Amino acid sequence: MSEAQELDQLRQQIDALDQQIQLLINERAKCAQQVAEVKYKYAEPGSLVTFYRPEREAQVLLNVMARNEGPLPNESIARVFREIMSQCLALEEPLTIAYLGPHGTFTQQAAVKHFGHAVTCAGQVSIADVFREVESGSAQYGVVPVENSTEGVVTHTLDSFYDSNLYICGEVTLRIHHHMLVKSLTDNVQRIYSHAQSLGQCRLWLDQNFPNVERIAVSSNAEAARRASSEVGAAAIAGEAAAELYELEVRNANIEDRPDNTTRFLIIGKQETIPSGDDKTSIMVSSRNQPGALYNVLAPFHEAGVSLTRIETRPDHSGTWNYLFFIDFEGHKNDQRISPLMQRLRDVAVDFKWLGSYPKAVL
Ligand SMILES: O=C(O)C(=O)C[C@]1(C(=O)O)C=C[C@@H](O)C=C1
Repeated sequence: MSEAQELDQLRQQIDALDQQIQLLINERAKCAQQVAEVKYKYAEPGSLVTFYRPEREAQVLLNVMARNEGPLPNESIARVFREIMSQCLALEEPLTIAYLGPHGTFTQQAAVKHFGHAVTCAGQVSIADVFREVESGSAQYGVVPVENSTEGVVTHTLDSFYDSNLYICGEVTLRIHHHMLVKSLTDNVQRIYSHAQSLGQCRLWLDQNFPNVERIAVSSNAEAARRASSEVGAAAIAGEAAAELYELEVRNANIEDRPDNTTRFLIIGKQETIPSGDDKTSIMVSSRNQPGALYNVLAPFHEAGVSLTRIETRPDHSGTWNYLFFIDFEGHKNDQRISPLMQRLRDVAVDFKWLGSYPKAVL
């Protein structure tokens, strides 16, 4: 057989498989439409119907990975299903997702990674605006950065929870690769723009390679890229999406100081998420500035054998030097082991706020 004949045979197989896959995907989409009808039917009169179910999506993706036999790697096949679910959900309800913009930010990438491409992403100028858009109902969900493995916590996000009634209903993590971007590779770099967090994530590299060049913090990496595209002598530190959007050249790739540089983002919305089986809970607890304050907050976790995944301290807005702790831990507030723990924390804390229980990031 010739090459052309062999290819033709294999391509016929691929066409036949594609036909089956297409039929099956549409069968699945019809099922999702029926799911939507059931959700309508059983919704409380006058209440919002919640079509997006983060716990179910996490289970679907985990099932896909558990039964995967390759040759596609787990993550690749899960991404395909991520996209199929995104399209199915869009048939149930078209979603608008507010994210920390502008177009081309890592937060937008995180929004697409979590919700797939069938949603409308609405870029906002600040984290407070993301919260406002979701509170007002202009967007059903929001995506905000909360911590970076190199630079630590995003305080604006934590602080926004003080006054907000939104819940955390999911999380997504993104490996962050930064590049030094320029309009032309022959240009002399005189200024480097980036978001303060990104400048921090590339500090050592900048110290070694551009020790005497001014570093200017701007509102986002995408804004940095926009400036690099329009100012002579300007460079930006930003990701691939911003490079493509502003047609910049990559002068130096992957300049982050730590190769495992990862940012964690939160999905915020008005709904409470039911247990998925592998969840996290986030709370905000304040206690008095007195001996043993932190011990009193942490002892119940130790006694219940519950692992903390993160603890942050922030100044308390009451202004009296009380401590305010943001704590993430394993489990869902409705888990048998967790609900008595939540009650104990309510008893020992001056203030206690449950921010959400949600499935751990899958992808
Ligand atoms: O199971 C549901 O509740 C569905 O709406 C179906 C489906 C899916 O495509 O699998 C779609 C959207 C939800 O967020 C979760 C899952």
